[in-house]
Amino acid sequence: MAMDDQRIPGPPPSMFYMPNFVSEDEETKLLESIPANKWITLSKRRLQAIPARLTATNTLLATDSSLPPWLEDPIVQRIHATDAFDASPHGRINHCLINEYLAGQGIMPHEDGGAYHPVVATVSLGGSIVLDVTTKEENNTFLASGRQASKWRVLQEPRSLLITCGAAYSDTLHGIAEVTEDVDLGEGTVANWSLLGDQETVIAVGEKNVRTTRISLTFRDVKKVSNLGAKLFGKAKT
Ligand SMILES: O=C(O)CCC(=O)C(=O)O
Ligand SMILES: [Fe+2]
Repeated sequence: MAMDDQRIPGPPPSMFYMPNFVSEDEETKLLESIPANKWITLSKRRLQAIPARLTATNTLLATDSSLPPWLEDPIVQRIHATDAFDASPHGRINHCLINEYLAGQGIMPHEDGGAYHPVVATVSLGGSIVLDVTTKEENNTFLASGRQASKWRVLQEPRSLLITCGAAYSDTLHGIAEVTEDVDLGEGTVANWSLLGDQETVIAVGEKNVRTTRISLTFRDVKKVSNLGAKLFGKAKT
């Protein structure tokens, strides 16, 4: 699957946006499959990691190199078909972080850092949300409204895929404002406007997005993996 046509104009040229990456049926099944009892609640959102959170040394302890079937098929397989992970250390995704944001919740500007191969694939489910992307120098600039000056705004629609790699991964910060509405959304303000699946709805409601619960699945290749099975039971002698 070629992603060249999905390149977002504006940010460092290594962010790609694809609307309708999963179908509505797939979205429903995915939302139903997220384990209900594994959430870790933070003050501004809740999250869970599959198969596990990284250790203090950024190591993934895993018994299996693949993710659970409900994530492998269709999502992981479909992301692999974009070639985005071809050059990663394991040549595949081995980790999924799930974040849930209620209306008004967000995440502080940050970078994902060195624990991962520098490619992240994000699938959005539920409501739409604006991801603010800034260069590292720009990060501490605030507008008179108190909102973070954002160099690029990426509108993530439900069922969309966003791939961030290259300079966009290494030279920018990303965050989500803690607002109940994303306002002033249009051709001049949304970096991926031309790639959206449904511009009409945004225009129809007054160039804004009223936040509802949004769940993101972020897929990565964790560089350091320790095979828990081999450690516990002894490496098979071959
Ligand atoms: O929810 C998102 O789209 C962003 C999540 C994020 O930045 C992260 O988990 O590192
Ligand atoms: Fe992040």
